[in-house]
Amino acid sequence: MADVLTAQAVRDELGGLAEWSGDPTGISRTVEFGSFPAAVAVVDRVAEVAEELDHHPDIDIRWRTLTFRCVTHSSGGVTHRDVALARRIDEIVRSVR
Ligand SMILES: C[C@H](O)[C@H](O)[C@H]1CNC2=NC(N)=NC(=O)C2=N1
Repeated sequence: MADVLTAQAVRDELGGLAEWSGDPTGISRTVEFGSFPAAVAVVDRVAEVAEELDHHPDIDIRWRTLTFRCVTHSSGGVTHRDVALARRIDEIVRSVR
């Protein structure tokens, strides 16, 4: 099981994840797309990455706005796996904007 990052370590990692906020209980990013289908297409691409990493974000879909929350459920907090997933989500968001 991956180690939960300390509050300071999460703050340090968030320094490199400008769009994300959070603490050792979870990190999240909200992003609005041009339409509901565009948002769902992003969810589909994130699903592929999540399967590849075997690590899955919590995703809230509200019309064309998505909120991604990354936390390692089995560890009970944020781990390096969540930081890696957040970076991959950012890559996907960048690629569609
Ligand atoms: C068996 C498999 O590795 C686990 O169920 C994985 C799948 N994806 C996961 N994703 C997240 N975010 N937390 C987990 O604990 C987790 N567990």
